[in-house]
This record gives sequence, C-alpha cells and structure tokens, in this order.
Amino acid sequence: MMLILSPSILSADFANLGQDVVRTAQAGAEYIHIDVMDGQFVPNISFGMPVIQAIRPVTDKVFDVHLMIDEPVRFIKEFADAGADVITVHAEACKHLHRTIQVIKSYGIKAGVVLNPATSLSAIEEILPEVDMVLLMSVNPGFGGQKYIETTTDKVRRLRRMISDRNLDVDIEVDGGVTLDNVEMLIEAGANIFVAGSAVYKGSVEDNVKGFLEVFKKYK
Ligand SMILES: O=C(CO)[C@@H](O)[C@H](O)COP(=O)(O)O
Ligand SMILES: [Fe+2]
Repeated sequence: MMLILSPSILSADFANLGQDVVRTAQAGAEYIHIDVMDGQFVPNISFGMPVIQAIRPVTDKVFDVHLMIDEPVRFIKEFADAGADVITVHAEACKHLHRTIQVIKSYGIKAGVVLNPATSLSAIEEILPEVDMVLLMSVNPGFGGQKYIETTTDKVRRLRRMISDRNLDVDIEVDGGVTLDNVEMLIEAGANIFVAGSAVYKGSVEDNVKGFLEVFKKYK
C-alpha cells in the first residue's frame, strides 16, 4: 500500500498560505490536509470554503478535507465545489452517516469517516464497505500541536485486521501528534496516510517533508 504524507495547513503561516502550500507540494507531499472547524463540533474555528477555493489553483495535489463540523451533510456540495478531492466526516457529527457518505460520493470524490479517540471501531462496522478511508484521530480534534494518544496504535492494528478480514481496500489515515518518532510504529500497525501539522510546519517545511519521505522509502 502506498504511504502518503498529508501535511495539515492548520499549522502553516496563514499570512502566506498559498506560498506554504506551494512549498509543501514542491517538497513532495502528496496530499494537503485541510482542517475545517465550526466552533460547535470542536471548540475552535479555523476556515471554510473560501480559503480552500483560494488555494485550489496553486497546486494539483490531493485536497484532503477533514470536516470537524456538526451535520456536515449540509455543506458537502460547497466543499466539493471548492475543490476537495477527499472529504472525511466524523461519525460523531452525523445523524445519518450512511447518507452523508453517499452524498460525498455523488460528487465523484472520495469519502472517509473519522473517529475520535474515544469512539470504538464498532461505530464503523456497517459503513466500512462504503468508504475509501478511515481517519483515526490520535488527539482530540480542535487544535494542532497536541500529544499523540498512545492507544491509537493498537486501534490502527485492529482496524487494519478488520479491513483485511473483510477483503476490503480502505486507507487508514492517522491524525494528531504524528512525528518522525512514531510514524514507523504507525506504518507497522497498518496505517498508510499520515497527517502532520506541527511536525511539518515547525522549522523547515522542505527538510521536514523530506524526513517523512525518507522513512516511507524504507517500507517500499
Ligand atoms: O485535525 C486536526 C486537529 O483537530 C489535525 O489535523 C491537526 O492539525 C494536526 O496537527 P498536529 O497534531 O500534527 O500538530
Ligand atoms: Fe485533521
């Protein structure tokens, strides 16, 4: 399975966002992780469709849009139109998760479901065959720069087993506190897409992205 880095622009320089996205893309990251927060589902507000639309022309990289908003089904069309390639929605935020996933797919883009650290894998048993990706939060959503919650590693392992037992082809993305110190452990547990905010944007974006890509090479 392809190992992919998805730098979270929540930790980028908002005054130079376009430039930071270009640098991230040129450094070799395959995805751009875009954290949308509504101040309701999570205790923080970030940005929405106009910002995604503004950075869409600067790169062809995959826009991996993580919606931390209540009832995201209300805005899927707007995020698809703004340029999302993948939209992930929280199981905890959807009254009708199945319908929400179908709506995402109806726009011809990839659909993923996100679980908070305290949400059991049993919450996605029924939806698993319908999704392209499962995103496991390894911090409580709302903020960048938090510490990785260790129990996520075993959750990744159990999810990878669940996916292969059912002969499915589903990406496992991990988000929160991912660094060069824990990424190998996560690869070995079965994750294949890695969100990194502070680990990419603190210091040199180029060197940090390169650091992750070097690790990925070892597993090719
Ligand atoms: O969704 C979120 C936070 O809610 C994340 O995408 C963070 O932005 C990741 O930042 P780091 O933990 O890597 O600094
Ligand atoms: Fe995120």
